[in-house]
Amino acid sequence: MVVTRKWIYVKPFEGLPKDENFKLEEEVLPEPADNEFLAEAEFLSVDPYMRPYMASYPVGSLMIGGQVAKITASRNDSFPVGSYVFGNFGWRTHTIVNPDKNSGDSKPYLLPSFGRHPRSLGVGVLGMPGNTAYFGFLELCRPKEGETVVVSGAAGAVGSVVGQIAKIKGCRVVGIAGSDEKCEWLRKLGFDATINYRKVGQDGFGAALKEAAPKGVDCYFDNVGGYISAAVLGQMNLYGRISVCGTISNYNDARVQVSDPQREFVFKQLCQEGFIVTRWTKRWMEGIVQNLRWIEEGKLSYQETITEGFEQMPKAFVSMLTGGNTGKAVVKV
Ligand SMILES: NC(=O)C1=CN([C@@H]2O[C@H](COP(=O)(O)OP(=O)(O)OC[C@H]3O[C@@H](n4cnc5c(N)ncnc54)[C@H](OP(=O)(O)O)[C@@H]3O)[C@@H](O)[C@H]2O)C=CC1
Ligand SMILES: CCCCC/C=C/C=O
Repeated sequence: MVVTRKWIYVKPFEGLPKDENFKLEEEVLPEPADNEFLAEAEFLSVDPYMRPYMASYPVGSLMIGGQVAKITASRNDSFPVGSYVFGNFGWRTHTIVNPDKNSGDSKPYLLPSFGRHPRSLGVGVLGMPGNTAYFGFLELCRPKEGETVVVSGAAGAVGSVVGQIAKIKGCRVVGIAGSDEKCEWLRKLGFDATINYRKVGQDGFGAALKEAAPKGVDCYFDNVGGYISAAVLGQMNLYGRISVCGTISNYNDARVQVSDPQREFVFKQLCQEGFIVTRWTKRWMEGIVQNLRWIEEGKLSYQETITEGFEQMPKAFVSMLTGGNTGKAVVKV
């Protein structure tokens, strides 16, 4: 008999998530039926999107999310016992999966070999966040050698990869992050300049950016929105490109008012586009293979902030939302 533990969303989020929003429950699972397999979670992801996305789920729903899991029983030849999968199974330790019943974007897939690198990268640089960086930056910013690229949320799972890809493409890269330690790590990764936005504050941000990007900004990869993005928009160059990936500065708060940016779009002929990474589902493995190749070539580094224990999922989630992670926030069961 297999008993799964699972985190249920029991109260709508208001502001930063709190203990009262979550409840840990247990459920006895049946044996896998024909075509099904049993997946035992090894690493679970905590990601910013879970905060806004849960607003469209009713209370009583399982918390959503991806995981790397081991197949421990199977009646599906394509998913043999002993292999590892990535799946959007939610915050649960064990899952009975029928891969054919998961639709399009959410289909589980066998984890490719990462060589000497840990399987946890399957929820990080070699999974959804890495692909967000790879496709969201290259396809929408279309960087050219010598251009200045600014990345907000730069020391996180997505931003740290975007900045390194920008360096691979020969750009000057400015990273914006929330602590001196994070900024130091970014400079070790090769970022040319960094801004600790918490230290310079909203009033000092424009001047700090001018110093870090004296030739203006050609590409902006936006993970945060709010006043940081308003200030970057004001320093864009002619024909600049802006890839809007996320707006974490307002996931827990009411939306902030920023001044009307439209003028910049007209007179600098800017191009801004938002995206959801699943747009590139058909090219998913291309992103993973290329990021792994860059890791193997020593051009792409990663860091993970690993929290031990499935019971710590809510804590790890809140910690990530408030800047407790450097690189990818992961929970190890
Ligand atoms: N469009 C898409 O398909 C996808 C979008 N995303 C988005 O990308 C962004 C980054 O995600 P991910 O890399 O997984 O997360 P991160 O690993 O970057 O973790 C979140 C980070 O956000 C920063 N942060 C929190 N509050 C603020 C704030 N008020 N202002 C600025 N920064 C803040 C914190 O770093 P710090 O210490 O620097 O403040 C924190 O560590 C998010 O907006 C997310 O929603 C992610 C995946 C897919
Ligand atoms: C299946 C996960 C998709 C995540 C998209 C994220 C959007 C914003 O954070």
